Amino acid sequence: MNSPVLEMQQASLRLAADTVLDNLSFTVASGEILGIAGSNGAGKSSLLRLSCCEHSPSSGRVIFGDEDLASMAPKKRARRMAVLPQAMSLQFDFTVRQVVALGRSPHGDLGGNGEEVIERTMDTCQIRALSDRSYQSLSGGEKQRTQLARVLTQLLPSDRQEDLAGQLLILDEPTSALDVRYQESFLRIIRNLRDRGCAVLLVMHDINLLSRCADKLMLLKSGKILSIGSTKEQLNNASLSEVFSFPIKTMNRDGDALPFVYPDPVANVFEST
Ligand SMILES: Nc1ncnc2c1ncn2[C@@H]1O[C@H](COP(=O)(O)OP(=O)(O)OP(=O)(O)O)[C@@H](O)[C@H]1O
Repeated sequence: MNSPVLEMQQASLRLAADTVLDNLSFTVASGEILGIAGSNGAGKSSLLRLSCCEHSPSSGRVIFGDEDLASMAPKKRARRMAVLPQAMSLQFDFTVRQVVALGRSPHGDLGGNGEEVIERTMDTCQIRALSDRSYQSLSGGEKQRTQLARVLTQLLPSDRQEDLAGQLLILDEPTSALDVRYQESFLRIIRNLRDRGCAVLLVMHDINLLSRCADKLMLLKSGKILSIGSTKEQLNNASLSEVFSFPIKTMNRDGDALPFVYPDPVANVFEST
């Protein structure tokens, strides 16, 4: 078992009068991708915000490495943890390259070693041809690839060292705007980071895509962990139907290691009008 990178210990989050997350305990370790699935409003984005200190737990603790996340110096945290939120707006008309370069600011090596990291991540995310374009003028998928390059630029060391143990990448719906080719490219990038020791927390609504890269799946319902375990174990009709409050089926297909997940086509989804 690799060492834990992030650990929640009985963490709860109250916002306004609501308990949005209730008594969560789990770890994500170096070299592990933890996928988080759940219905709209289940608390997935809130869990990610708690994991990156955008929210503080109302009770319980969040440990990053061997420190309490809340008391960690922001710059130290930013060198070891990068976050891709579900949506991001920019106030200024930056070029693509300038947006990617924002990821380097915690390292203070712009104009030096950081420049090579920027070039490398623009290639990885296939946005080199867009580098001088205005970010505001990009398509949805182009913006998403640019933001992925920004977080990779923040996370990667400047010396091309392979070992990313102890680093954490937090991704909220990173493929929502990507076509099938770039979805496949995303899976390859994330698996490669995992194989180099990076820990990844990943929220995606497309459970089939999520399952193809997650080592473990957490099923989250109404702010509580319904179950957490190996992806294969979690892909069963009963657990998935419960987490989505909708009949879900799974189907084994020749050559696929994991079952394909789909909504029961005969379920009556329409209420009478
Ligand atoms: N700042 C806030 N104040 C009060 N309630 C909030 C706040 N932020 C989120 N919530 C509520 O917390 C619950 C969980 O929200 P969250 O965004 O974490 O869900 P989610 O699982 O990411 O949903 P989706 O799949 O729709 O993105 C929702 O009911 C939401 O309305």
